[in-house]
Amino acid sequence: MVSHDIPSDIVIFGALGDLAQRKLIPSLYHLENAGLLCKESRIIGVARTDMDTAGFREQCKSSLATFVKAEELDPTNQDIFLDKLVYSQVDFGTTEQYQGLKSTLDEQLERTRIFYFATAASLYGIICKNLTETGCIEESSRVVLEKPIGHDHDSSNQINDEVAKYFEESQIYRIDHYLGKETVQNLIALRFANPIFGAQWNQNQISHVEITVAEKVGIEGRWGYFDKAGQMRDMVQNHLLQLLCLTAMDPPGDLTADMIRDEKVKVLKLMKPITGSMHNDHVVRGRYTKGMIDGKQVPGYMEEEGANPTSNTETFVSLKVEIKSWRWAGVPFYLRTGKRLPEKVSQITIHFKKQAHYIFDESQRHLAHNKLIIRLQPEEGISLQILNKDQGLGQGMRLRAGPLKLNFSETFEKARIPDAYERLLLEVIQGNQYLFVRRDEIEYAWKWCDQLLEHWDKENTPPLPYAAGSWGPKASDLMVMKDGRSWHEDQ
Ligand SMILES: NC(=O)C1=CN([C@@H]2O[C@H](COP(=O)(O)OP(=O)(O)OC[C@H]3O[C@@H](n4cnc5c(N)ncnc54)[C@H](OP(=O)(O)O)[C@@H]3O)[C@@H](O)[C@H]2O)C=CC1
Ligand SMILES: O=C1O[C@H](COP(=O)(O)O)[C@@H](O)[C@H](O)[C@H]1O
Repeated sequence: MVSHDIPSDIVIFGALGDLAQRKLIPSLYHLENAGLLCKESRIIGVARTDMDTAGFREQCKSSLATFVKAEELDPTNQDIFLDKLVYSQVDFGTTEQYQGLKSTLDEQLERTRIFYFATAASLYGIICKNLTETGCIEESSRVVLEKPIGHDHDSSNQINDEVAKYFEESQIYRIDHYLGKETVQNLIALRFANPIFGAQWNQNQISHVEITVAEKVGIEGRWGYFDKAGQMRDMVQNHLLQLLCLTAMDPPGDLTADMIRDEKVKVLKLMKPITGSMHNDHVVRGRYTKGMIDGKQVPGYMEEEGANPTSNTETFVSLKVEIKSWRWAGVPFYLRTGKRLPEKVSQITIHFKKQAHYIFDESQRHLAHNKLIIRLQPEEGISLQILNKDQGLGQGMRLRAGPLKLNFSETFEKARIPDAYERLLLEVIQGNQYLFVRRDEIEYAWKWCDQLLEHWDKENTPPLPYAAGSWGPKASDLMVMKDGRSWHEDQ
């Protein structure tokens, strides 16, 4: 069944919060605008603020005006969408307050109930309990959990245990919004639909892999959240490890959720822990100091509003990850992510091995390897760096590296690239779990990160400084230089 035939009640817990207003409501509008929401579906906003449905519709209308491009805001579809919105005031911790929500849900019985928890993970357990006690959950219901689920393996287990008392794993959709990005999914198509790449995807042909997720923004007034998390928990434990898994996994038997997730789990299990002396050359932890972004002076992390002078939190991590498998023996995965870097860019670069039998001018030997660059954002696309003969007379056989390029927006002109949340919401409505994270993935990811986090806690040393607007501490460059490599420069 396609999504516009599936009537659902999408209940957003935390409907007045930043995530709901900035991402979820606009994404649901885009689904409506694309004809992908069923006529009968409703979006039920739940929060503790005293408000009625008319007020909620006003609030959402104003968020659409802010977060949807004017040319994408169709007045007719916007009205149809706003008519689907209903508000229910509930204090999540108070069972009796769920009665209103229950009555709203019971007005329409023949539909899938989707409970989206866009609120703190510490509330997930109590919301599930109250939904159950008031009879809101049905066998066909689904629950969507936002990240972060816990701050380490044990706390994440606790939250997952709470939710598991009320929902089966097949009903649980754990969000990692990177899995909803167009190019991330294209990685699956690229690897498994093109034999030309599939056959090369191993230690025989690949020398190393680089995953960079760089942000220009700082912590955007989120000191309270970010200082407890740091870049390792905020970005590595989830987004970067997911990208690593999709890049490194073996071909799944088919495209079903569990086949894909089984392969991702295998990668997580095979990641070598970073222990002992490996801490010296496999990991760099940094924190931005003041610097320049887009020609403007920005404060350092410790000068941000609300800063705690004793903080040891990192805003940058780079890692050299080894995977203990035949496919990846001797092929390091270099991961790098940070705030206040010079550009917003997320990309995976596959560095192929150099030509073994080399017949060209020695001075050009450094050019002699192919790179496949998979750009997730901005300007989603794929390019393969190949070597050509430089054009013209009198040059001799000079080589020149140039890209074979596929830019999604230029090649597939008409297609609008949807926001990750649009795709993920659509998949929940359709009941497809393949873009969501299974419980064991989270557990293995946390286990791998915990060993590093515990080491940092024990050491209690401040992260290395880097100026805002630079590519992180010098030690990050040195880490790859020691292996005779450098980070891919054409960011
Ligand atoms: N913001 C973002 O970009 C992202 C957020 N997340 C995660 O999503 C979740 C929500 O984040 P965010 O939207 O930023 O948070 P906000 O603080 O902006 O919003 C929280 C929402 O939860 C509601 N709420 C909180 N406590 C209660 C309660 N006891 N009873 C009823 N309602 C309650 C608030 O209601 P009211 O408004 O009525 O007070 C509000 O609508 C968090 O887990 C966050 O980590 C994940 C990725 C990105
Ligand atoms: O989950 C998070 O992701 C954003 C970056 O997401 P992107 O889609 O803009 O690349 C990050 O800023 C935030 O700190 C983190 O919680």
